[in-house]
Amino acid sequence: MTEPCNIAAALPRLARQHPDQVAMRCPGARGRYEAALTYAQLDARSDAIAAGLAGRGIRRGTRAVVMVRPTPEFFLLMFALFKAGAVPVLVDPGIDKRALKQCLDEARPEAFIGIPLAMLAKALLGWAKSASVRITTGRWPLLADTTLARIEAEGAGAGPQLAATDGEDVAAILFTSGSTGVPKGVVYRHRHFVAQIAMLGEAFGIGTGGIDFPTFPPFALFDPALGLTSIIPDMDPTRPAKADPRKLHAAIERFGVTQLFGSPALMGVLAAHGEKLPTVKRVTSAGAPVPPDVVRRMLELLPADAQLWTPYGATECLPVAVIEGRELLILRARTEAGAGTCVGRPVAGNAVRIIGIDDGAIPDWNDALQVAPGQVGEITVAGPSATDTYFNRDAQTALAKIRETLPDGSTRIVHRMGDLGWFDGEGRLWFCGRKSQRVVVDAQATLCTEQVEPVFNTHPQVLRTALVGIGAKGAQTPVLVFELRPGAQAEVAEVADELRHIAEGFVHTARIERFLHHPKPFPVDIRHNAKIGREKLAAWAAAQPAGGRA
Ligand SMILES: Nc1ncnc2c1ncn2[C@@H]1O[C@H](COP(=O)(O)OP(=O)(O)OP(=O)(O)O)[C@@H](O)[C@H]1O
Repeated sequence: MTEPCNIAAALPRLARQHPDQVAMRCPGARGRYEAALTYAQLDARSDAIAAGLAGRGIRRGTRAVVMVRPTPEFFLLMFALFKAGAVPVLVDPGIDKRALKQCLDEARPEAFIGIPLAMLAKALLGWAKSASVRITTGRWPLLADTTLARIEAEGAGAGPQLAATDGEDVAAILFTSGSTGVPKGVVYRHRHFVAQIAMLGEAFGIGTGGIDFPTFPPFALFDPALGLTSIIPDMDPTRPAKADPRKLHAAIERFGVTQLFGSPALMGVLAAHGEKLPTVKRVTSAGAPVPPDVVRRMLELLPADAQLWTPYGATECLPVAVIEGRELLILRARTEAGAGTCVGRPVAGNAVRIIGIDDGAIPDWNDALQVAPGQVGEITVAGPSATDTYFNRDAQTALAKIRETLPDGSTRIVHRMGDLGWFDGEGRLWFCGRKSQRVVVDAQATLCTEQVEPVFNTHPQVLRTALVGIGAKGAQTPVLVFELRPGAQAEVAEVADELRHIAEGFVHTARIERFLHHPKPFPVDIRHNAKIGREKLAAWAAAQPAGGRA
């Protein structure tokens, strides 16, 4: 019998093959890792929950907001929803409260499943009023119709559950992190997840039996489909920059972790801590460029045969391209001379093409949209994991999707990444920054953040820099905002002068007119703590008195 196209379809198969293999271990309230779920338990219990949910009307196509921390309940529930063919809706809990309400309302969920705090917030703040079924993971059904434990009991003994989902069926709605505006709900179909797992498995050579340490919880959902054991880190997943490296190391050592995923901020934490990671064979980091010093340090901490990958992608389309840390370091000098950050070669199955920069919608693909080889433009992707729409956001969908008619008459969707980049002669893609964050000085000069900032990040006293534009696009004043390393001894005015001197060394950076010291750490995104909030910094820079040298 062929399996339905469903991310949960691998689970019953793996449960049959390796019933006693641990699927996941969670740290629990005191970080003791008492709770473990085997593949057999994850499969049987998610069956029971799926059957219980069906009894409450949550079945194929039902949208259900899930606000549960990465505990066993979260994974059981997610797999139950996938098995039921229901559509979990996930929003980053760390986002601004108004944006959160907007996302939850926009998703028009029929069910709301949350921890007691989320149930309270729902009641107080009027979240997701459309949800007629309310389930809590708490012990008592406070502000809810029932508890998850009761749902599981109601479905006990119902046997295997797996909806006959089609690849086109909606599998989940995952909101972007909203680093450049209000988060958008990305519609994932089952075929997107299935393709993503195959692409990740192949790109990184992931085989069954590895021990994974996913510091970004939704990624842990891929582990059971890849036959891995997940060790859920003892940290606040919304604050990777604040994770305690000793706790991370303790778990990595205790369970013999072989691979880990973390944002560049988490890499920074591990690199600064400086303890070897002898069991780890594969590290992946995405969300923003990983600073070269962090890549170098991480490679020193890993065994000689380990690999450090920085996949490039977005909520809408992942993975797009990949590069390994050693190649990245070889290309460092080019990054520091203004080429951008190399994100590697496209993953098999993706057609990655660069089109001319345009802020408007492009309804139909046309080969003439492409720029000449080697030129910077917007990165587009057509491929099995490129999603085709945002939920309930037609305007955003129109701005991000292009319909392409292929020679055989069939059509496909081309996703616009909203990122700028170019291809080198060896087929490697270079990331130059977000399209919306480019600085357009005049008709001749457009500056890309990722081609400017690394040039200045070479200054020994500087931790980070951000290129921002003041004024209307087309007549913007380019400003370089800089953050000093903690404990830096330098005079701010002196550093600004030195940055000005560096700027004169390159044609593109010579256009920068002002260098401003930002006295506090830069604002960063809530998901990865790594993307610089350049919109906020631009507003801050515009409010600084002109004429000051720094
Ligand atoms: N390896 C990488 N190197 C550089 N930048 C990366 C890498 N991986 C991802 N990115 C950046 O992260 C973006 C995707 O981020 P994500 O999907 O988390 O949400 P977001 O795009 O920040 O949210 P929003 O669209 O709401 O602003 C990519 O478009 C790219 O700009």
